[in-house]
Amino acid sequence: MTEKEKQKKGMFYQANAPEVLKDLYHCENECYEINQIPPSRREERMERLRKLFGKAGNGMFIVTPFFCDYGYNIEVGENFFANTNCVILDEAKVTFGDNVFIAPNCSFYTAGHPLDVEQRNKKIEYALPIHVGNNVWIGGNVVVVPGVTIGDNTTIGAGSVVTHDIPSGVLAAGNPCKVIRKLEE
Ligand SMILES: CC(=O)SCCNC(=O)CCNC(=O)[C@H](O)C(C)(C)COP(=O)(O)OP(=O)(O)OC[C@H]1O[C@@H](n2cnc3c(N)ncnc32)[C@H](O)[C@@H]1OP(=O)(O)O
Repeated sequence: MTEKEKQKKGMFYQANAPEVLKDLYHCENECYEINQIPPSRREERMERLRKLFGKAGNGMFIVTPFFCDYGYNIEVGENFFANTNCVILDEAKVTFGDNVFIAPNCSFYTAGHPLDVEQRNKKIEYALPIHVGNNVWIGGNVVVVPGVTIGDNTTIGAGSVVTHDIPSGVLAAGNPCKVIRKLEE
């Protein structure tokens, strides 16, 4: 099995394998160029991001700087808005539903490393998908870790670290992020 195949299956893989680095370097360059496009050429910026992403719905707007690792693993629904400094480490799929609002400095990390020091130092990595539902507002400085799903119609408070799945229709916040109250019955 190739390292890329292992990555797709959520298994441990060599993060420094040439086949893994090739796409990463391509995307790094794309992000660099996109982040140089001035606000007066917003349409051009959005067009470049649309081409980079696996899927991009109508009404997508992303404030730069924006960073991701592959781009093609990101799928975005209608009316997606991400404020400045959004970081998506999309070694696995990261999917957003419709009407998702993301505040500044939010991070979505599908990638992780073993806690075992010897393995980690051999550049072993794994990646688990992240899913964000429809009509979700994510406050500023939120971190979402590998494998998490956030349900529809939910708000995540500023500064949260989302370590477990969060259900639909709730306000959740904190580190670790926990449900504070239901927003709908
Ligand atoms: C695209 C863009 O979004 S750009 C705009 C960027 N803006 C932001 O990021 C702001 C995000 N806003 C927040 O995080 C706010 O705190 C909100 C929206 C979650 C507050 O919602 P409210 O319904 O007003 O909640 P309320 O203030 O009543 O708080 C309820 C409880 O949750 C706690 N709480 C609220 N927000 C947070 C938070 N971010 N982290 C931890 N606890 C929180 C409160 O302290 C309170 O606890 P208590 O009952 O023990 O006092």
